[in-house]
Amino acid sequence: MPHLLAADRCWPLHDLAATRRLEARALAQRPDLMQDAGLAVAKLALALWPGSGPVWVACGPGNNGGDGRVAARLLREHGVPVVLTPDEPVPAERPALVVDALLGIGLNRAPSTALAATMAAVQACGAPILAVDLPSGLRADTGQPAGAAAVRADHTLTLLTLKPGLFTGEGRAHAGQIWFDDLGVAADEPASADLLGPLELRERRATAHKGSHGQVLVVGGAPGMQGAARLAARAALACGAGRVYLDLLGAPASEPADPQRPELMRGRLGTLREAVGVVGCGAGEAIAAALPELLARLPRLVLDADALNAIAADPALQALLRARAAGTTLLTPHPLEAARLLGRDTAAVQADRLAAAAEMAARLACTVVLKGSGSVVATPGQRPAVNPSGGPALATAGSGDVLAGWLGGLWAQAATTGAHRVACAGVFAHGRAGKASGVLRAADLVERLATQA
Ligand SMILES: NC(=O)C1=CN([C@@H]2O[C@H](COP(=O)(O)OP(=O)(O)OC[C@H]3O[C@@H](n4cnc5c(N)ncnc54)[C@H](OP(=O)(O)O)[C@@H]3O)[C@@H](O)[C@H]2O)[C@@H](O)CC1
Ligand SMILES: Nc1ncnc2c1ncn2[C@@H]1O[C@H](COP(=O)(O)OP(=O)(O)O)[C@@H](O)[C@H]1O
Repeated sequence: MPHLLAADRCWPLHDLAATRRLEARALAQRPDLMQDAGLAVAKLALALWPGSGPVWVACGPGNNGGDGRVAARLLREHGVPVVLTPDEPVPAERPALVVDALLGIGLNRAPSTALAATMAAVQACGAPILAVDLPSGLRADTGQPAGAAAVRADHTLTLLTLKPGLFTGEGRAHAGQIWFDDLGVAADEPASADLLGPLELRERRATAHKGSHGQVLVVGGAPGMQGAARLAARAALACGAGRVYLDLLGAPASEPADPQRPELMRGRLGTLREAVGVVGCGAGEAIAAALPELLARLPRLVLDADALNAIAADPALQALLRARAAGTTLLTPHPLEAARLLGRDTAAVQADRLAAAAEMAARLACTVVLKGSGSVVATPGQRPAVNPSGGPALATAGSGDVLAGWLGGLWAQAATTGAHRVACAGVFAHGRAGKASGVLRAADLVERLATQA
């Protein structure tokens, strides 16, 4: 029976190539696999059917359509009225439910005019949409539409494997609630990526003191942008770092670190050689001059915002970055910052977020969190991860500063942990705290992180 994908654990993701290998092996042993796929679709459709009104099963030319046809037959056997296209005319009245079985993993080009027209009719009919395997028109590996549009489903029942494209790029906006049925086939293929779940790196022993929990130095907050650095510092503090210091660029020594957070201290690199650096939040252009020393001296670094822009613009800084020890540097670009780092435009980054993150990680020899819906964590030599937590409540100024600070705070308390694991733990917790209706102001996000921790 299909089940709703649980968010309390990690899941393996399999790309198209791995899914095809798995499917071929499974079919060799179970040639009637499509009967089970169709049965899974029919069971979920029956559960979603309101009890009256026709179910429109929109079938395509391949096996995705085959799943739909099996489901349609089984639904009819259960007494559910079904309209099956293209064999029958598209229903004139609003159906009770639509099963989108037009295109699945066999999508290999922009939808033809005829299929695009059916996809548009499915979208326009006003009924809840259950997509089979993938919303039609969405690429399984990237989560991007292959043509002008992909179906926006309310539910997706994905079969055999979980595909990366359901969880990043446009995928989360198109898939709706994700259900999974492995059809009883063991996933004997290495995962292409991990779908993240909760991961706790912190431990507070009874004998702990503040020195046990590390130090964070936030460098940023040029005049007019001090809020960004303060949000990062507050997040590091909320995460449990033992001491958090702020180097507010260009501010007089008399300026308090944060008038609303007396726990925060002013500090500078000179005396804080063991701190985790969180560098770049609201830093402006001044950060470029400070970066060589920070890159050379601080043992662990989270680089965000203006630090990333400075690095993108300066090959000498890129060389310093590459020279750092493996596992000690974490970059948190949003898609525009990533585009600058890669020397291409944002659309090219978004077209394949997993590939873009991997390329940045390889070029700069560090861990990269490519932010946005379905953040991607990439590190040379490690399996990438995709984050399913969070949502549009985070699409507001300052939430990225909070992430950078939280990552720094986490790393301060897990000094021997590599950047990849810290990033995985941090982005999941940040997204989980950021799941809300409406908009979550960044300062409130810090408080939610503190209470969920
Ligand atoms: N095998 C099994 O037992 C199982 C299969 N399963 C199910 O099978 C699905 C995969 O089936 P699939 O490989 O047949 O691919 P599918 O998504 O139906 O599309 C291929 C067809 O679409 C066409 N086409 C492609 N792009 C197009 C475009 N842009 N515009 C127009 N046409 C386009 C393409 O045409 P062609 O390129 O050949 O001209 C071909 O006819 C998978 O997602 C899952 O639902 C699972 O349930 C497990 C059990
Ligand atoms: N729609 C969304 N779904 C999930 N996460 C989101 C969404 N929009 C934004 N986020 C997250 O919010 C944060 C925004 O970071 P960023 O763009 O750097 O903001 P800022 O620079 O204003 O702090 C990132 O962690 C990003 O992944």
